[in-house]
Amino acid sequence: MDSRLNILYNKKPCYDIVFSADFQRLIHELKGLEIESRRVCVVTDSHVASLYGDQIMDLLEGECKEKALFSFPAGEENKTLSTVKDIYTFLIEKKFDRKDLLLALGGGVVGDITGFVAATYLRGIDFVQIPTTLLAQADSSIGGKTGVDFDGYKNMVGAFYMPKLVYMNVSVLKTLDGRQFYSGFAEIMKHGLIKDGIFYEWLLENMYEICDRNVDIMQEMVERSCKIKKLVVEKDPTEKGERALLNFGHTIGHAIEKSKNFTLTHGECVALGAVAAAFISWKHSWLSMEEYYEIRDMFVPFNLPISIEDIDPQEILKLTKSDKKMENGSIKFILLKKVGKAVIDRNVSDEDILNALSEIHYVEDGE
Ligand SMILES: O=C(O)C(=O)C[C@@H](O)[C@H](O)[C@H](O)COP(=O)(O)O
Repeated sequence: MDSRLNILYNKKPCYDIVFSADFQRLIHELKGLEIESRRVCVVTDSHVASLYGDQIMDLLEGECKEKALFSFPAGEENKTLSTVKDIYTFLIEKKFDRKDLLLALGGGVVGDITGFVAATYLRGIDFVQIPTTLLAQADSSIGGKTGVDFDGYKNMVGAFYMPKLVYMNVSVLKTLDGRQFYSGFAEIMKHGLIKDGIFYEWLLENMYEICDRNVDIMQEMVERSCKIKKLVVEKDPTEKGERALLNFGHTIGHAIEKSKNFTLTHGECVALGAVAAAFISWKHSWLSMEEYYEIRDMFVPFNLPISIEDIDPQEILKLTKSDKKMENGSIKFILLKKVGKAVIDRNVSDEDILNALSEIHYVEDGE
């Protein structure tokens, strides 16, 4: 069943999220943005282009002034300024002006890059998010964080820039590659852990239906996840304070992502970072041992790692300190006071981090 949610920005209605089980309503929604008088460029990656590129281009036929599709090679390694430059060149060649529109069709990488191009091309043109992965639907397409990685550092260059619409076809998740599906689950679980213990319990209870990808359950899960994110980003759209809670699992997660040269998915790294942060929360006596183990073990049925081989803890510690979350020389670490309530803690020591890294560092017997 189609439903929608409006996101406020500075307390005013800003954009709608439409939840649907197909792409049929997309053109109707885009008509609300007057596409008949605009050029529309679909920005996507090589993988999503082969799955949905033709379908979206067919839907646009005769509905807008002119249509174009730009596709770049899939993968986090292409979330760079070089891809941004290629998109600018394409838009200039196609004579896109400020009244035109970009559609970001794909996962988090496509959404982040397209949003960044939209924020900067001609000092800002409109864009729409059409997220096609669980991670993008439940998390990254909402809240206006856009950007690229720089020199291997995650999301180092970017802008807060709001889409005009987010259109989610939840049924695309049915055929999403398993690793990508589970990667998104890490962010959903994060939402429960930081803000909503009841949602966390619901995820525990519905674990098997989620793994079976029942469309109704997936829609409910994505909608509930988006509602949690809505509450956080509406209060603090540009991360002056509380929005940093959404970084639970990311401080160590981003460091692992970089140290492993982006060979693990973002969600896999967030799961490892979340286990480490939950471990520190237990050591601070905020979580009980049972709660810590329950959180850790909940990642397992979703094929998410809870330990990792071949890491250099000192390197991860160093990378953790070069993440964007440093402020006046201390790390803004996100910990759990209890399940459903996260806090920003600036007193996490190097020793706390190294202990947490040894908890998630898998070392074979005899090594
Ligand atoms: O929207 C946010 O705010 C988030 O922190 C969501 C995160 O899950 C997401 O990965 C985000 O891109 C990380 O933000 P960053 O500022 O740490 O790069």
